[in-house]
Amino acid sequence: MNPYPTDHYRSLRIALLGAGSVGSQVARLLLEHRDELAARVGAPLELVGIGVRDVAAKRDVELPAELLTDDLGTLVASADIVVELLGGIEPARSLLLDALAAGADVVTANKALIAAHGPELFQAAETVGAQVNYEAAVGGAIPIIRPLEQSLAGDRVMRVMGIVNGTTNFILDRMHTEGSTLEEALAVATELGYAEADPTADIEGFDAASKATILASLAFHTVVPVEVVHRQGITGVTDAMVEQAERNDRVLKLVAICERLEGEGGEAVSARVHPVSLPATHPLAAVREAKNAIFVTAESAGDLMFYGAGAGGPETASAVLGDLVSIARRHVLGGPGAAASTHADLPIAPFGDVLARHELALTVADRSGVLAGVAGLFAEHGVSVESVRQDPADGEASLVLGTHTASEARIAAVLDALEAHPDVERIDSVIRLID
Ligand SMILES: NC(=O)c1ccc[n+]([C@@H]2O[C@H](COP(=O)([O-])OP(=O)(O)OC[C@H]3O[C@@H](n4cnc5c(N)ncnc54)[C@H](O)[C@@H]3O)[C@@H](O)[C@H]2O)c1
Ligand SMILES: N[C@@H](CCO)C(=O)O
Ligand code: NA
Repeated sequence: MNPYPTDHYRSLRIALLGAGSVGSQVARLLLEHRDELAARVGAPLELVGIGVRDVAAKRDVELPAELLTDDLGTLVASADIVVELLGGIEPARSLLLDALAAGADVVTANKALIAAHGPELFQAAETVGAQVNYEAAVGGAIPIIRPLEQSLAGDRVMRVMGIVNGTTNFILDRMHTEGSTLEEALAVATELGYAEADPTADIEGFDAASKATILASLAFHTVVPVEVVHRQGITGVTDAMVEQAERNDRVLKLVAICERLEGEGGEAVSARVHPVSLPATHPLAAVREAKNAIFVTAESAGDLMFYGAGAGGPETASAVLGDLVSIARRHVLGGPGAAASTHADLPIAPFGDVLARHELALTVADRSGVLAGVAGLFAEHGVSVESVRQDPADGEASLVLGTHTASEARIAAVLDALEAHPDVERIDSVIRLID
């Protein structure tokens, strides 16, 4: 007996766009696991073409030459399902809009595109009853889109916090454990296929901000444009900050935080990306190398944690294949897929309303009265100081001040006042503390 009874349904035509770190792995898995995937779907998944820039280019993963084409437009027009793994906005956006207009479904790992043009793509899909799946866009292999979109659809998500960029986590981890420089660690992360084509997207926090947009939009049923995500990358993280964190049994991590805030005007939502200093015992501190972890706090479910490979070719291909099988089954079985919703339409809180504890390292003149003057600036702006440490050295002193919880607006005002203070030689670092 045929163990794969798929004859009753015609093949589904799959067009793959891009054969880089992720695309080449998706192609390999589609071809190697053809029979098993057909059994799961109930129909064969036929890879009809792979869109590349240069069909003659040398590749790490060998792909059948007859499938390669540089005519992506024609390839898209022939497909039931288009898998986009090019990255970037154009031509990915136009190709996917063309695919959707023709009634094809779409799978993508492109968080930059979903963050910037998700609503446009979802609308185009809804118009024709097609689907856009993007599990690989956040947390790579980790299931996080589907849990937010479906598993938690009946709950009220309060907060999502996580390490969502593998490259910067890898870099910070290497800075802590091996004393590597940012540049050295980035070169290794690029070699391992974690970094974006332009790694500025990783180290300046753009990639994490795209992911924060996607997470916040799903969690709060509200379009949270990427432009409103407060973003700070890791280029300002210095060896001294790493050492300072280690002296206090802490670890520096780049995190994305999405949460509901209760402001004067009622409920609002906030999404932001910046480095934080975490106690070494915090669960996120244990997230090493290029791994990702996302904490979700929901009203009824409580705390949930999702952990795993946030980057890497084969790992990310796993999520892409999962999306593909899910969409393909819908073709075979019929029925609409689950879609994201934006009905709540909550206001976006200004970054200044966000509350956090901060640790500031300053170099000040080593004279009597300086500490009192500096402390006075905090009091003047309503920021309460929790701890002070002073290390004298050659006429100047290094001051490390920890604050109680204060709004970002108040901290910004303190920083301005410190900049202008004659006894403050420089502000060496500012880091937000997480308990
Ligand atoms: N690498 C990862 O770990 C990872 C994880 C999650 C999501 N993603 C996302 O997956 C997508 C692909 O990432 P990647 O790491 O495989 O990138 P990559 O740079 O390795 O591969 C992209 C490929 O697309 C090709 N390409 C780009 N524009 C093209 C065009 N106009 N015509 C033909 N080919 C074109 C490039 O030549 C390259 O081979 C991106 O959106 C990325 O953000 C990557
Ligand atoms: N460049 C991304 C790939 C995964 O989205 C990262 O380092 O996390
Ligand atoms: Na994922």
